[in-house]
Amino acid sequence: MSCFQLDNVSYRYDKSPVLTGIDLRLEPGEILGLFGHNGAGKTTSIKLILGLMSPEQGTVSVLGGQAGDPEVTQHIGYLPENVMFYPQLTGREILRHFTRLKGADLRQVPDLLEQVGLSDAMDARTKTYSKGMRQRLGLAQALLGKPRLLMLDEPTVGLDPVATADLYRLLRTLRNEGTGIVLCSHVLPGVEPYIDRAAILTGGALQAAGDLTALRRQANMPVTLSLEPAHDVSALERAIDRAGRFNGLLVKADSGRLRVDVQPREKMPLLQALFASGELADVSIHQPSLEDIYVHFIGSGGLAHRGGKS
Ligand SMILES: Nc1ncnc2c1ncn2[C@@H]1O[C@H](COP(=O)(O)OP(=O)(O)OP(=O)(O)O)[C@@H](O)[C@H]1O
Repeated sequence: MSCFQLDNVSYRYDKSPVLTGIDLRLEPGEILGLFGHNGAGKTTSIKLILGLMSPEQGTVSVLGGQAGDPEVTQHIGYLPENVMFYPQLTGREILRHFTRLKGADLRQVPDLLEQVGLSDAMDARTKTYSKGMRQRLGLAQALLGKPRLLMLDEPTVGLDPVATADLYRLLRTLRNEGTGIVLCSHVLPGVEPYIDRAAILTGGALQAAGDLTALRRQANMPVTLSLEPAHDVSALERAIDRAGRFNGLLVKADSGRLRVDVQPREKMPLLQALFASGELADVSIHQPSLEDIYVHFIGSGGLAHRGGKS
């Protein structure tokens, strides 16, 4: 059973559409990165999955049931983008309060606070918490009752790099235990090793979705080869020229090596020609990163939309 499935979903708050024809699903034991610029529609997608709103068109099914059904909602954990807590209450008191609201077992509270690194601060009032500590308390709240679907909206905002890495490791553990996780973010650095699939939203439409290999194939972006000459750079450059059909390649000399951008389909033929020439001593291959792929799909039009709908 999928954690959620959106089929041809569209939504509008007022006149202009915010989401158009979205098809997206999440399976148990999978981490999906939902990426898009400010105002792309990430939070709106989450709200539809939570059943806080109904789609104008299409269907949203969640954990085999209907979005918004209390039977379904009790198995969802949600960390909103901006977490706010009663400032006079301690972390422990707040988490106990949410535990009662969710009808979950109060005995899990100290463990959860420890899991998010708040065991030393659990009896301090949250008005003394840093932004990162409030974010961790929000995460503990989202983890109450061991949700089968966990949705996190910008979870790394306010976290330092160590806390961010801790969060990603915790998510990986939960994923390995079968939780389906959605990570909404416009912060891409560092996230690539921790997600199984990425979905890229822009202008309310899904531009691309898949694992990194599928996204790379879909983007068909150049691969950068860093070539170490067997003899000297100019001999290697001539060998590239002799390979003839690769004329027009972008070749740059860089610290005694040559950097060459090639289309993915040209990579192996060029390398074979260079190995045969005897002029190539070593090669390293740089695939486009998640950030490169994101920028490719978002494009300059997407960047112009940063900051939301105008
Ligand atoms: N309650 C609302 N009423 C009207 N328009 C809204 C409402 N909430 C969001 N919008 C608009 O819908 C679009 C999508 O917003 P959404 O919050 O889903 O984007 P997002 O991708 O989560 O952005 P961010 O990264 O800035 O949080 C934006 O243009 C936003 O201005």
